[in-house]
Amino acid sequence: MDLGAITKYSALHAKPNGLILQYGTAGFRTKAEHLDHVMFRMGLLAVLRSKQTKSTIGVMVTASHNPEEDNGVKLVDPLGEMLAPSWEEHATCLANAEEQDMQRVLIDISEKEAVNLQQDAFVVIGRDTRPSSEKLSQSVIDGVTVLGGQFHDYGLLTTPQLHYMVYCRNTGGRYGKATIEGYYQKLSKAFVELTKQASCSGDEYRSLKVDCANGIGALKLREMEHYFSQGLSVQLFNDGSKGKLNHLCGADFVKSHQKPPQGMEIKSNERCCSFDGDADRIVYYYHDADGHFHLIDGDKIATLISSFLKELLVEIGESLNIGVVQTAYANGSSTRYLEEVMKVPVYCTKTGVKHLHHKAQEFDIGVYFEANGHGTALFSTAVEMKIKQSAEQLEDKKRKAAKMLENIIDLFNQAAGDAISDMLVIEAILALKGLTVQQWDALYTDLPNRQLKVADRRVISTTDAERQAVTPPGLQEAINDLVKKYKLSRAFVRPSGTEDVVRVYAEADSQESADHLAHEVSLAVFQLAGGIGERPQPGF
Ligand SMILES: CC(=O)N[C@H]1[C@@H](OP(=O)(O)O)O[C@H](CO)[C@@H](O)[C@@H]1O
Ligand SMILES: [Mg+2]
Repeated sequence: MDLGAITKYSALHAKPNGLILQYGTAGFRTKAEHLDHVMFRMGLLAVLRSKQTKSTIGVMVTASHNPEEDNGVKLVDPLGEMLAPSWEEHATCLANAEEQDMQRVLIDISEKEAVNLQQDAFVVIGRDTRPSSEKLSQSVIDGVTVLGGQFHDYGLLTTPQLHYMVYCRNTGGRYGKATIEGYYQKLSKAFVELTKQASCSGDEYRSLKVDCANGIGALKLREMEHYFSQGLSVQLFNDGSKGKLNHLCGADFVKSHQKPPQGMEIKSNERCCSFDGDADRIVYYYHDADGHFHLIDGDKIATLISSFLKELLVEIGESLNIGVVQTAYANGSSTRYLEEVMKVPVYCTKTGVKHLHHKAQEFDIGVYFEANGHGTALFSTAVEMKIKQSAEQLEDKKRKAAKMLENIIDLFNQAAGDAISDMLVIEAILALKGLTVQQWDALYTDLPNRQLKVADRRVISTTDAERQAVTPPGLQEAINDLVKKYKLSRAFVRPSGTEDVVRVYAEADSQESADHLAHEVSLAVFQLAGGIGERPQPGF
């Protein structure tokens, strides 16, 4: 380690005095102008992690659904997964070290993690379309270079595409080719094969309206659309040509406001979907004949996918264990439907895809989705091999189902939740099952729900996959009493990992009740958590 060079270059990416940041649910996120030093230092850290794991490490520059002025960075571990928790702590230490302590912190991390500094390092970098992203990714490159690491800058990529690249590079190409072409070809081939098997009946030419949140998803979907145009025609909205990133559009806006994005004309019963700013989340929606808006969120996506996979397994005659992983935000109706009607085991983890991903790895087939539309399905290596064999050996009908499953496996991005891949999976399933968006929506009816934000997140701690508040004292009892006042109700609070707020969630038998309950819980938080910030007002 050339400590002299590190000190010299670090001074060119100086940390603003007194700024403390935390590697949160999805890496570092804050105003872009405060992030130059973090980017440089994450370049350094990626090199250390690469040396330690003897693998390629990814660095993604994005702040996903946050406003355009924000930015962020996260590291991607060897199998395309989120960074290991012990390294998240190193990331926080390194990002917050004062200039004079940088050398010591780097040496500390290297010693603690037994990093062989002679080992080669390779880092791949991707970025979203924010105006600040190009310069910030150059700061990552500066950090990588000064520690002697090699790098490949993919430039503009969706977050899941970068996860895919890392996974491909560390599995000797078995997962796919680590190029943007390779990604498009792998997914499109699987999709076209699948849709060929759908029984077409004249008007079956499928089209879909896609709100791209004015983000990277628009660029990449446009590049990709001609690869799969045989099976699906997409019409892009909020493609970044005029609007601001994530402003009044995108998956986060649609899910949290429970209304359609601006800039998209929706005719009744048309199938529409929204990506978020870095294209790792997707939600679907439509207007019914009476003009009512219907949201189809991550829970219903997980239900569609797991029921389809289960049906295929029955046809093939394989009894593999399927599990669905959700968070506390999953609508109560979805959990009930999965457990009681579909008879699929459901597990609840803390918020943040890394928690869901790890739980899903415990099954032969693990389907995980956050209610906001971030998720995918994971297949164990043994399952993949078994299905490949079945697709060659079984007799006709079973072989067809095994072939379908083989293609579906290829169509999922098993490194991370991926809006483009999930969209193609959903479109393929709807086509194969001959389902309309309304029929899909009718699987179960969501319980009305409401999410609110209040201060002060520092005093809130939780347990039981964030469903019970431990501190401040008395808060959980207060929530329990409030919940008892409403039918089919549930409520919980947790500190956000990406914003400086406490998130409040409530559901009940009517929208009015869910709104009241959410407001009352907000007031309880406000009173018991020190009365910081504005007193929550009723009305939304
Ligand atoms: C309620 C909600 O949607 N929370 C989101 C949000 O996390 P918070 O910790 O709630 O701020 O951002 C995360 C990263 O994108 C995402 O994984 C998570 O689901
Ligand atoms: Mg995102």
